Amino acid sequence: MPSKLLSQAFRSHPFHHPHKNLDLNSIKELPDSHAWTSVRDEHHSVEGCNVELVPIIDLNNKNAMELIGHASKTWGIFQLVNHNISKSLLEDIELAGKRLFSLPMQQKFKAGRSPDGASGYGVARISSFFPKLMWSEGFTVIGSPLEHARQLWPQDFQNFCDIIEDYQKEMKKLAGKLMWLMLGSLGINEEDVKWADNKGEFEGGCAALQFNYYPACPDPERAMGLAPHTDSTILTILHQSNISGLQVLREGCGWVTVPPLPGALVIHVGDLLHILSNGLYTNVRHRAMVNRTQHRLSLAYLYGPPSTVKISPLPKLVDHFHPPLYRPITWSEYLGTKAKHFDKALKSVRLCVPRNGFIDTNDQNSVQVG
Ligand SMILES: C=C1C[C@]23C[C@@]1(O)CC[C@H]2[C@@]12CCC[C@@](C)(C(=O)O1)[C@H]2[C@@H]3C(=O)O
Ligand SMILES: O=C(O)CCC(=O)C(=O)O
Ligand SMILES: [Fe+2]
Repeated sequence: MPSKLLSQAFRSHPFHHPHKNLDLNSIKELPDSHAWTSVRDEHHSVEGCNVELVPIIDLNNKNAMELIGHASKTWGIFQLVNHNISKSLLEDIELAGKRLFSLPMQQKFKAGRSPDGASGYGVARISSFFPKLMWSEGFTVIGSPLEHARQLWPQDFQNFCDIIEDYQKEMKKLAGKLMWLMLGSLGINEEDVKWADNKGEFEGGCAALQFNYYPACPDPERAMGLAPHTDSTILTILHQSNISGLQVLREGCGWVTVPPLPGALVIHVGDLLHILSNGLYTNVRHRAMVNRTQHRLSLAYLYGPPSTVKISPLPKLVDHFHPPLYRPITWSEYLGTKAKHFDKALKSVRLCVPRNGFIDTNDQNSVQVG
């Protein structure tokens, strides 16, 4: 049932798919509808910043908790190795995604996301906030993919469903473990978070699986794969395969590429963990670029709390000097707010401006105070 609630988060903000029949795979010249003017000039990389590397953390390291906490504060993102997700599962799910996107357009649209729905095939929901379209296709799974898989492969849907189920199971375990390491590093334990058990595999826990596909692009300098955004999650586990494209916005540095590291998974801090941590952890702003010769596939596991639980700054992190920065909000409500306000969603739930000051990664005009 909780996944149903998550699927209903967009009811009051339907989204209509633009350019239903445009197949990016067969276009030889970038259409005006997809030509972004300032893709590369916005937030130029700063001299000396190219030495900055997104942290790489070994889950087997005895100091993993501290390292993860530090990376979550300073970057809001890190690459995770020795995560224990098997290579064959990662290969299988990547293949399943490639098989999906290589289907004919009319077949993919049979599993099209409905305007007020959350799952199925379509362009990124955030498309409606930008004047130009993105050079990508997406497929979102919430709960079981059975209904959509049947539409995609009427004779042969079971294999896809089995792989998704295995992947969701493994991701849920890893996400729970990571959440506790992230919270543990702030001194938070099970007694402090009533809705989660010690594995973070809470009853009614929610997640979405997002396949992103970026076809090779005739004019990558002027195209955008996935526009800058933060994820509305506790955390996101991204499998970005072996083609580069992911970039993160680093304060004072501009856009920094997250190079694919064989076998590594990329972990993002999302908006809800930023809220839970009362602003201590950085909800990382990121985007995906495209390239001229290679198709790129990425797969995001978007992990959140049970969709009806109110999320607010954890009491242990709040005191006279650190007042709560955000009002309580459920994941489902937050997704609705994001569908309405996009980059301003976090600001719309903010109670006060922090004394010591942090940068709201979504707020282009934010000024540090204190
Ligand atoms: C749970 C969710 C987060 C997400 C919206 C969704 O309902 C499922 C897709 C997710 C995704 C993936 C690509 C980027 C993003 C901003 C988008 O448009 O769809 C995220 C959404 C989010 O984190 O807000
Ligand atoms: O494709 C990527 O590297 C990024 C995908 C992403 O940001 C997302 O799915 O939320
Ligand atoms: Fe993202």
